[in-house]
Amino acid sequence: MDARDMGEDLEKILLTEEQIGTRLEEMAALIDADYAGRELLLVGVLRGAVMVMADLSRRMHLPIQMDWMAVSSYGSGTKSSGVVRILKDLDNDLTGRDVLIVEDIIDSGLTLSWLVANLRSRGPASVEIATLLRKPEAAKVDVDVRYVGFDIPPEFVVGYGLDYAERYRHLPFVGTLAPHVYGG
Ligand SMILES: O=P(O)(O)OC[C@H]1O[C@H](OP(=O)(O)OP(=O)(O)O)[C@H](O)[C@@H]1O
Ligand SMILES: Nc1nc2[nH]cnc2c(=O)[nH]1
Ligand SMILES: [Mg+2]
Repeated sequence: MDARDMGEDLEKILLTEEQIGTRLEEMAALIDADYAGRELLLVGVLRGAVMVMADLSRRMHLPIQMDWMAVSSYGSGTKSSGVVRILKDLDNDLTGRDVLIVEDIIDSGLTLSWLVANLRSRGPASVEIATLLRKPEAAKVDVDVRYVGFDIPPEFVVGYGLDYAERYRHLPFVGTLAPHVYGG
């Protein structure tokens, strides 16, 4: 799959597959160092974080376990509704665990601020966040993000797990859509 397969839907590529891979390698090394000697529970936020989880975890050397949570605040549009719903809860008990939430993007920060509070209430030893992308809005919300891949401009992006109406998740890069796609 490359940019040409998107026809005229793609406006530009923001991050190439290679740039993403290089940054995930750096993030994995940081996480390995920070949690040395401990066992980490990675919590992926379905569905956007699937690619990041797969590619970040494969670059880590710590003993890890994986669990998944499905929450949704966006529906099929490009604006957060602000209402977070649990569609699938974790299978693991978090008591005493070191938890690292793995996300594709922090935009308004609403999803993560809600999720961190929810997971912290379950008695874990620690809860931190690793996200591939962060938009400027996120800085306004009180969420402490320990690992950030890239700070990006406030544009709606797709690819590498991120969808628009469920399309484009499988693109190996992150790009922006042409305005005609979403009626802009
Ligand atoms: O910081 P926020 O403004 O809350 O937005 C970030 C969240 O929005 C997207 O998920 P979405 O709810 O669209 O579901 P998906 O992961 O299944 O695509 C994205 O994957 C993040 O989880
Ligand atoms: N696809 C996509 N989903 C998001 N959810 C929050 N921000 C974004 C974004 O820029 N793109
Ligand atoms: Mg998501």
